[in-house]
Amino acid sequence: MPKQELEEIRKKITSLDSDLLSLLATRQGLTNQVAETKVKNQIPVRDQAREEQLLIRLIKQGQKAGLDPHYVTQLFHVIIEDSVLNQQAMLARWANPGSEKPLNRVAFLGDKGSYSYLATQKYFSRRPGELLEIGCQSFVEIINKVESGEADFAVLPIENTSSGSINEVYDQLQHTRLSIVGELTHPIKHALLVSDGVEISKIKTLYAHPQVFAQCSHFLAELGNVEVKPCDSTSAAMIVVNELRSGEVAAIGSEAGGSLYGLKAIKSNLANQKENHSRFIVVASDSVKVPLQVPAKTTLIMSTVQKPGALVEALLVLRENQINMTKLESRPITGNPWEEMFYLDVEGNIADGPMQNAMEALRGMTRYFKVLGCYPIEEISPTKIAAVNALME
Ligand SMILES: C=C(O[C@@H]1C=C(C(=O)O)C=C[C@H]1O)C(=O)O
Repeated sequence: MPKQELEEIRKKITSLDSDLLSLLATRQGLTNQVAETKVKNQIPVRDQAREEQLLIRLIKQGQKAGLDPHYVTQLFHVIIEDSVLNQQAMLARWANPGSEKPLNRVAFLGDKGSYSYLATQKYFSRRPGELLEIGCQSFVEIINKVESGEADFAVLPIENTSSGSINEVYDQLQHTRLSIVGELTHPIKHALLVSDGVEISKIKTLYAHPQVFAQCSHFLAELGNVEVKPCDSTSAAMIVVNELRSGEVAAIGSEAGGSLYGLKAIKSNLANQKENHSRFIVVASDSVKVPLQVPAKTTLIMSTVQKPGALVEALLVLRENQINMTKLESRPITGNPWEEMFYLDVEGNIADGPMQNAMEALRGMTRYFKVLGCYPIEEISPTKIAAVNALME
């Protein structure tokens, strides 16, 4: 009987999938042991030469077994990324004894379903302790929650690959005494979310966060005569659409978020740019120590003296110390028209010699200088195997 035959094969697949999970868990245990030896012997967490060897061997072995090299590469990129992030998180915990808490109270923008909510879930899934989510309606409220001690952490979006920097967050950082303790990037996949049975041609009103409208401007132009209504967050938009129960309204947000409110995605990939990611920062009352074996990023803010070339001179300090700058942003200083505060992201650990030298020099030549935080770089760029195509031949 065909149905019975199908059941039999599926039973085997189910059992095999369980074995795969057990093997992955065993691999994770071994990579955690590797982390311990790296701490003892002061070895960097990432070893791309080892990753390259491993990938080449697996691609060849996979080919013999009839598996596509790209499939094998993608699969192991995910496995290695997870292993490196886990090791980094372990090392960070050991470098900051006493920082582990049974409960992490985290403030973020919106409610369940917002992109900040999804980013919060992702960041804390790798950290011990239970998560208490504190949804907020504005960036000021989020920062206040941590400053007042009602929350331990805040998760704030800082930039997006389509719409650029989030100025309001940069402006808040000028005034806070909190430190940046972490970062993460999260894919932003905008979908058109509606109640059951609603058709795209019937939509008259669209709810979303203003940043989302900016990121989906091409789609909005295509859609034509639809009224757009800004909301405080993507989850606020989902809540409105869910409550209105109308055949003429839709929200833009993530499919995963929409499903929490019973909304369906009738169109996906709405952003102008295909690669749409947001970078979030995690802030807390106390700064963290980043172990030297973990790649670190430091965020600095400074205002230069008002003379020609002052910013160039400050940047030359970075070059002299061979420090790579990954971002430079400027924002007006409130109350001082035409004066700018510069935000710099640089690769490096504040405990490192060259960073110490650079910071001392910058302190001496700027009007205002502050370290906003030093934190592990969370983005693990996959080790590329230039020879994948050659291996396929
Ligand atoms: C596990 C290790 O750490 C990292 C993770 C790897 C992996 O998951 O296979 C390989 C190399 C390192 O970048 C290791 O060094 O062996």
